[in-house]
Amino acid sequence: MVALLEWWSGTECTLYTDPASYPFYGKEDAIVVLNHNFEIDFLCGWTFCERFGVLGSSKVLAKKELAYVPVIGWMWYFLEIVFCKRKWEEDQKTVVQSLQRLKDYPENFWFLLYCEGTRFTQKKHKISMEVAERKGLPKLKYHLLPRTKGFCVTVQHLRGKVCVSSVVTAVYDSTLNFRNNQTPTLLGILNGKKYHADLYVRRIPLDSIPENESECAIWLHKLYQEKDELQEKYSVTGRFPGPTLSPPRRPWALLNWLFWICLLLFPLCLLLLQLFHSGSAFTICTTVLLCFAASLGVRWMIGQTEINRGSSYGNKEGQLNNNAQVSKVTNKDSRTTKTSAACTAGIKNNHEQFSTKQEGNTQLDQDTGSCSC
Ligand SMILES: CC/C=C\C/C=C\C/C=C\C/C=C\C/C=C\C/C=C\CCC(=O)SCCNC(=O)CCNC(=O)[C@H](O)C(C)(C)COP(=O)(O)OP(=O)(O)OC[C@H]1O[C@@H](n2cnc3c(N)ncnc32)[C@H](O)[C@@H]1OP(=O)(O)O
Ligand SMILES: CCCCCCCCCCCCCCCCCC(=O)OC[C@@H](O)COP(=O)(O)O
Repeated sequence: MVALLEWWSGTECTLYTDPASYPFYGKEDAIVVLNHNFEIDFLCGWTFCERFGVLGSSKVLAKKELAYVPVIGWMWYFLEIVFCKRKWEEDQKTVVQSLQRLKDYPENFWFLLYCEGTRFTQKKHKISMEVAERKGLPKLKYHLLPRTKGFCVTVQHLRGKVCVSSVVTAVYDSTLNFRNNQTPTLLGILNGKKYHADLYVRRIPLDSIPENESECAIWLHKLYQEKDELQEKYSVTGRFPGPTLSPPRRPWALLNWLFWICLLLFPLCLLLLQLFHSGSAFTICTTVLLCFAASLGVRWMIGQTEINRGSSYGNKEGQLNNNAQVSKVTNKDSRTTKTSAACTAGIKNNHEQFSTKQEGNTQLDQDTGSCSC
């Protein structure tokens, strides 16, 4: 996939980053936070992993559905990718277990978190900004409201411990964009279309991120507000601030690709030729059918990357009603108050009435939909 992006389509990837941070890339364990707007953002992520020598140890908190994608999903399963159902009550245990396993990982790894949890669409953005408004958070223009649980638990569990081999030392706040408002697709890449990606990376030492969960959540919301400002600058100027330091593409992905082509495709073509020369109508029909099924399968896999075939996560008005918790987070004069109210289905418009200064004081009546504090 990386060879397709770099060598087949010739897509260029420019990195904007602080020169002082550059020597750390690929030499330490890190959590990567990335915006989720593009169909091939994961592919650009892999390209940077390849260039910094951590492709094999690039991890991600991925939606469970991807584990079932033939070949790629199975490969991810064996690469210890962390899967989630995007329902915190069900995910908490498995995510924590997977993070604990990552601590023993013998090589430098990058753990990618798309904190928005799903790809940006206008509808998801609108709903997510309704949530932001209800929580008293500033609206974002280019991002969905980040989901904080995954980030906070990752920061907590991958934080430095003396007895383990892997210690995450930094968060890489990364923002990806494509030049000239390009909307790249995997089909475009397969058709050899060239894109130009710009990636801005800011290295934030993990020590500077609060350990406490609610403070960490506030920190993440603030980060996304800053990311939004950065996107605004990019949309005006067409570039990110600061110097560019692009690592060059390396030949390994291409060599790997050529090796597998020679090993697999050449004998496969010979086999197909033999089958067609066999003269048996049954054999030929079966072969054609198999090829057709395989191409449908590949098309289905490509479909997994397409935003308009994306999930309905964050898309449902009803999800707002069903959310057990609505929190109002305000940060004034360095004093922080977290106001939380438990709400049931059907009382979505009344959230504001059920705020209480003390978390956990809210009683919830599932049958009547009423709250008492
Ligand atoms: C030098 C170079 C540097 C960098 C190079 C860049 C990158 C390279 C790095 C690595 C590459 C590696 C791999 C790439 C390869 C492949 C990747 C491909 C695909 C995988 C991607 C995915 O699958 S993304 C989807 C799955 N992942 C995630 O969702 C992660 C983020 N989510 C979380 O962390 C979540 O917290 C969770 C999933 C763990 C749990 O979610 P849940 O929703 O159950 O809980 P939350 O509490 O977090 O959310 C509920 C709260 O959210 C509020 N909210 C906000 N918006 C909405 C909304 N629209 N509707 C309803 N509710 C919403 C809600 O109010 C809740 O608020 P509370 O206050 O009550 O908490
Ligand atoms: C030479 C011939 C080459 C043939 C190449 C065939 C390529 C087939 C490639 C299939 C790649 C499948 C990888 C899927 C990765 C998708 C990652 C992704 O972006 O997931 C989306 C989630 O984050 C959020 O999902 P939504 O909630 O937005 O929904």
